[in-house]
Amino acid sequence: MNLPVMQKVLIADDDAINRQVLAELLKPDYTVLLAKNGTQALERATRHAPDLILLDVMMPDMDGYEVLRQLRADPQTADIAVIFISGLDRPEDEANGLKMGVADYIAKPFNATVVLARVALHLQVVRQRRMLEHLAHVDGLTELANRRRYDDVYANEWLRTQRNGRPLSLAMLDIDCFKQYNDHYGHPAGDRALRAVARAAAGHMRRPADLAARYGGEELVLLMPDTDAAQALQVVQAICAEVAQQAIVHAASTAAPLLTVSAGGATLRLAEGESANELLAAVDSHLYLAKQAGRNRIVWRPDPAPAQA
Ligand SMILES: Nc1nc2c(ncn2[C@@H]2O[C@H](COP(=O)(O)OP(=O)(O)OP(=O)(O)O)[C@@H](O)[C@H]2O)c(=O)[nH]1
Repeated sequence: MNLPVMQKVLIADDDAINRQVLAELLKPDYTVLLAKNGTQALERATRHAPDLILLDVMMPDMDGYEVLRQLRADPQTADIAVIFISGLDRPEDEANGLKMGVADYIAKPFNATVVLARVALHLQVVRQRRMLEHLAHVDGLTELANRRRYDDVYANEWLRTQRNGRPLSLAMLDIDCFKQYNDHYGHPAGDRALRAVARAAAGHMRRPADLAARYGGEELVLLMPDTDAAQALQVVQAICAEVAQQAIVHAASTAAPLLTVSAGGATLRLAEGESANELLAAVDSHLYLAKQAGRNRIVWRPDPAPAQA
């Protein structure tokens, strides 16, 4: 998993001296962002997705409570860890902050060593949470997204397509005669072959919104938002070509002497009101047709216009 080397901390405080002291303290270990009021804090939080916000409670235009409320109300910033820094040091102020879901509460005047230790502790928690989230979304064998992750992303992308009217393409890839491969070469070799196919698929998911996931068993699903039929077919052809290039010998296959894949694909019929389930069913039936027709091929709908040279 690629975690950024330096975690990002946003310091939101209307007092320039406080901002400077905290920034100097944190700069050696973290990427530091600064905001001098609540509005800037919200803007920087949305734009830079910091790992932690040190948030002054008492600010003139918008106090820390309101900033926190708005952070939590926006899905993009809702999960950012926040530490309140406040001149209010009554226990009920601290309790209020903690009840609102801040990770910690530091009273002013603060002690530099304690601030550093608390920041380090909470950033460690953030790292661990990210790691767990990552593990919950990834298939252990292929390191592709798992089925759960795919289901979530597909539902969101389908909704997005309804809103923006952009094309959405979906494909399913299935290794040919994989049972025979396992029987002939053994399960560990089967696992290696599956990983090789997954690598080929992942390598061709080049746009940020593209997603290759393990759908189940030896079946992979490729989600390509904002991609029309001709472009998506090209991607799947490139993946199949790469699998062929890897030249994994499959002596027990009825399709070819090498390991091959079959694929079914479709591009959403948005104008006809096709549902997410209907698109998936179409893709599945095209995969079935590809298998029926002899395997080692792609069946796509609609038949895309020949790609531009
Ligand atoms: N090694 C390995 N095999 C798996 C894994 N997941 C599923 N399989 C095997 O994949 C095989 C799928 O068999 P079938 O559904 O009959 O498909 P197939 O033999 O590929 O036949 P066609 O798809 O019709 O070409 C089964 O033998 C499963 O045990 C896995 O993670 N590792």
